[in-house]
Amino acid sequence: MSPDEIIAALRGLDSCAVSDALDTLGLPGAVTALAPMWPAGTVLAGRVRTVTAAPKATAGPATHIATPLVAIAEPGDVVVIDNHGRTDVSCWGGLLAEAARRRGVAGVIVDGACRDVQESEALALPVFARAAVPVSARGRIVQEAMDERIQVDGVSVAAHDYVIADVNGVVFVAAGDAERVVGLAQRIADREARMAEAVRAGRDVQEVMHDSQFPTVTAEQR
Ligand SMILES: O=C([O-])CC(=O)C(=O)O
Ligand SMILES: [Mg+2]
Repeated sequence: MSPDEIIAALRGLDSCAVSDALDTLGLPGAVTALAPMWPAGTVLAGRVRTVTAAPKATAGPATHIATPLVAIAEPGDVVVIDNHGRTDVSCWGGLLAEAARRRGVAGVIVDGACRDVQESEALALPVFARAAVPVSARGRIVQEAMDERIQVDGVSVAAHDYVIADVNGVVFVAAGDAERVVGLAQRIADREARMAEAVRAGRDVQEVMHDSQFPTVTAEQR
């Protein structure tokens, strides 16, 4: 599968099916600390570009966090900012959202806080974070690195990995695992659709969800 095919396939899934596929394969990737900042009602899927944040160490003007990455971002990229879980300062705002939209950025994920949520919503730019706070990044944090490996709520994430995020939360998929994770997630989603159909048809939910029914999808099956 090409990267575009993987992203298209992820858009047809949801974060729960992908989390279940990772569980089945014994792989990390699901994040439990981040939530959508506004109700997009859609599935965000794309290619990860990373920003590593750090406290601003010296006095005087500095390049604003994430602007070097946003300036070179490509359509379909998802900006993922590692501010090490800090929620006392924002690292994403409305001006960044305007610039990101112009570059075709698909969404933003912050291990930390954001602000100007209404401005990202007006631009239909999905933003996932630990919190929204009014406190500016300016003068407080800077971009230490971009497209370096980062940690998001304990999950190791590299540039050009994949991410899927929706109302349930955020799941990362390592680039090298993406094809088998997507294939497995599609089979998991198919099984759930058949289970839902059985419930709709009036079958007892205890029976439908019993471990003996609708055999668990395993990695080996085709
Ligand atoms: O000052 C900041 O933290 C950045 C900001 O609000 C924006 O991008 O609009
Ligand atoms: Mg602002």
